[in-house]
Amino acid sequence: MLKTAMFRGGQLCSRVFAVEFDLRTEPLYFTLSSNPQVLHHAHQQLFGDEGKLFSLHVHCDNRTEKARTHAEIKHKLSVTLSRDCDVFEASSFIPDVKNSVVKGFFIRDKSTTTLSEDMLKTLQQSKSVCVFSYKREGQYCWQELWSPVNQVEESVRQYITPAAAAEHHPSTLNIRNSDVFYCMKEAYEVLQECTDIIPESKEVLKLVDEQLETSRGDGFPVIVIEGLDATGKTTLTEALRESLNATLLKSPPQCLAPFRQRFDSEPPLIRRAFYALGNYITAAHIGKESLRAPVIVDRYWHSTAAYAIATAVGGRVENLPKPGSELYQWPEDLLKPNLVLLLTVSPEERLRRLRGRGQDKTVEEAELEINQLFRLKVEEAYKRIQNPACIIVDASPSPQEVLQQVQHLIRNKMSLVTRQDKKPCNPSTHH
Ligand SMILES: Nc1ncnc2c1ncn2[C@@H]1O[C@H](COP(=O)(O)OP(=O)(O)OP(=O)(O)O)[C@@H](O)[C@H]1O
Ligand SMILES: Nc1ccn([C@@H]2O[C@H](COP(=O)(O)O)[C@@H](O)[C@H]2O)c(=O)n1
Repeated sequence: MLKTAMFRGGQLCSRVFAVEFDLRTEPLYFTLSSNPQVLHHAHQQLFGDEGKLFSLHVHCDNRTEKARTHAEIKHKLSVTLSRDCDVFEASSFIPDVKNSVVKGFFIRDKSTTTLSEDMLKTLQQSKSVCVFSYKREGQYCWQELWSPVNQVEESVRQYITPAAAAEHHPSTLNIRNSDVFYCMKEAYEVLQECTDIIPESKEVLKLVDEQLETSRGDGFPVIVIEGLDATGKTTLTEALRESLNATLLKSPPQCLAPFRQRFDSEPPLIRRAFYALGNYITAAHIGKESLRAPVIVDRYWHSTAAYAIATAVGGRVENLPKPGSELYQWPEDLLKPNLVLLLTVSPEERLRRLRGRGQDKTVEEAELEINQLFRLKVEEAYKRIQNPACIIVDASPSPQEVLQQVQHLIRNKMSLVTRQDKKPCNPSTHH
């Protein structure tokens, strides 16, 4: 079978290619046609006169292998290619068709070296990588299957044809069960598929199996505190534990701490499945603990989904799945909290707090600092999650004032008595 079979057989023409040329603007979209098409001004910038142009796409049936191959190539491209080489995220997709995205990269090599060709030659030997090259001819540009020795399997010339943006940004098409999981089984299966390559997966699955007995009856209230890093979650959750005589839990739970670094270094599919399973373990703890006292949870599903969506979606906030999208719906089988509070502070105040804390920043935190777009997308995704939606809390005042504000909210929303009232009461008896 031809390596490019997935692009052929009538599918190639219906596919749209998207190149994330400039993250602040829309991707450049194009389709392919057998007739020459004059390029638009924007497309001329990408397919302009300078440099050698290639794209490569990763396609294989095994999703964990595909995700890891994509991540490995991304790493190789970033460490190997010269400075005169631009690498853009690129994808091919069928407009508005879920799970149709094939991820890859677009390379514009203005260097005089053969580094990119050497690397592509090696990559092309893998059956899951497909490389195209692009050639210019006056105002036209065409794509063909690339071969280092000009022995292409099928040298069909397809002209670049500018295309309009689809209704749904391509990066939203594959989110379900690749970045965000909506039932435990889906996340569980991802880790099951990785047990050979990531032995820690077995230990994580064992922990999940051991925890899953609990269901939640008419217990005490469960209050989740969410927010970007350094918005004051730890400070507030500790204070709430004290004042409400509550149990404090976190997601991911402590029992997953030894595995976190390992899964953080994996591509999104595997990393997000790990955090999804963490929520189910925390849910089991909530089920037990909420029979005894109110439960405060530091991060839960809102964090898992908001960070995953914001990372998966390229470019601007407008590219996020639209409000009301099914992608913001709470998983059908995950214990729901009674109240979710989202702490927000201005970007300046957040940076002040991050610096004041003087800790090492994780890669994602560092990214947040430099990447205003990403921060905006995480916050917006938090706000779009439904059932339960979060209540926004201005966390810029002093810790004491934020605590009072939140206690007030909890009292109003939950009829929950605080420690000053001596003992916590079960809100279910007040309903
Ligand atoms: N209301 C507040 N006013 C001023 N400083 C605050 C306030 N709340 C927390 N801080 C300070 O901001 C820093 C970050 O707070 P905290 O660790 O509670 O945030 P966080 O949301 O838990 O962060 P992370 O998610 O990264 O763990 C700490 O140095 C803390 O003392
Ligand atoms: N329920 C959760 C909690 C966290 N994450 C991911 O972890 C990162 C933030 O965690 P901190 O310990 O630094 O607060 C963030 O990148 C999330 O991707 C998650 O997915 N689900």
